[in-house]
Amino acid sequence: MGSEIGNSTNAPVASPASLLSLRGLTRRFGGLTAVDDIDLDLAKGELVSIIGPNGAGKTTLFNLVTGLDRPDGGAVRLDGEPVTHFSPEKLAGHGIARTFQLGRVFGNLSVMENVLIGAHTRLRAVKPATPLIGPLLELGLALLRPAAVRAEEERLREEVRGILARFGERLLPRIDQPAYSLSYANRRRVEIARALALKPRLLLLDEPTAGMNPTETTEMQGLVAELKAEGLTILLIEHKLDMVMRLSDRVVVMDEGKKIAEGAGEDVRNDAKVIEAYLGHGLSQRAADARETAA
Ligand SMILES: Nc1ncnc2c1ncn2[C@@H]1O[C@H](COP(=O)(O)OP(=O)(O)OP(=O)(O)O)[C@@H](O)[C@H]1O
Repeated sequence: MGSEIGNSTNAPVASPASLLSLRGLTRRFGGLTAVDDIDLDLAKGELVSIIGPNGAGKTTLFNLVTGLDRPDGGAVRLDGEPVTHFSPEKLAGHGIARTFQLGRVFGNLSVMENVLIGAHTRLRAVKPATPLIGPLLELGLALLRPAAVRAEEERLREEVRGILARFGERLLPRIDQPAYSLSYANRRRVEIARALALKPRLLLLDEPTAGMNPTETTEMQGLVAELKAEGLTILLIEHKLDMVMRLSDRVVVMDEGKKIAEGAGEDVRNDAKVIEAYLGHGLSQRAADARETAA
């Protein structure tokens, strides 16, 4: 377990105010423990960043929280409810949304369609109240109630336009263009828009500014700051430490699967173990920046 910097509480059980609570989360790949006994609490409205050298286990941790991978040990709770082995779809239904390090959009779908996918978990008119009845009834309802479905879809399209407006003129003018025709940065924005369309309670952002230039990075930082100001709870993986320092309520440092430090940004930045972990992996901030610029 990592040291707590400027924070003496490290409770063994989930605090009642936690939206997300991880206890002893562990994932092994053969002889490698990619995530090693991680405890983490995220209070509602908090923005916590996870930093650490390449291969530290950050993305694997995200995969465990979002159901893309199954832990070998430990527990995940969302708002006090155990959700450890839930599927990604079920977790999305519970309000967990994420973006991916390398960006994942459907190239042949338009910007609008890509973002609508995020809203799908919230469709009411075509969704039966009991999940047991499943997709067949969903289809039946869609056929029987086209007016309600159309009305709901139009409402969602309006919502999507509102979400896209958050990105200024980056996406709105391209709303009907296929995602494959977009720039890399715009594809990443579409992915974030899709995550927002889910109206998440918890948003996990995996290197949202990877491959972005300084102007684009500043814009993305502004958007994340806005989301935080609106009360969204955010878990952020980011290599750009300046951004991490500006945005985070708390920073967690991972190295070789373990949490090696946790606390306020500046304290963590100056922590001897953290400096050693970065230098030990040959990854100074300058090297990280160079990597991002080159991406
Ligand atoms: N599916 C897998 N099978 C085997 N090993 C894996 C798998 N996924 C991740 N790993 C290994 O687990 C370790 C942690 O990887 P992970 O991608 O979580 O690190 P990271 O901190 O996100 O790194 P980066 O900053 O480079 O994205 C690495 O050594 C990686 O090679």
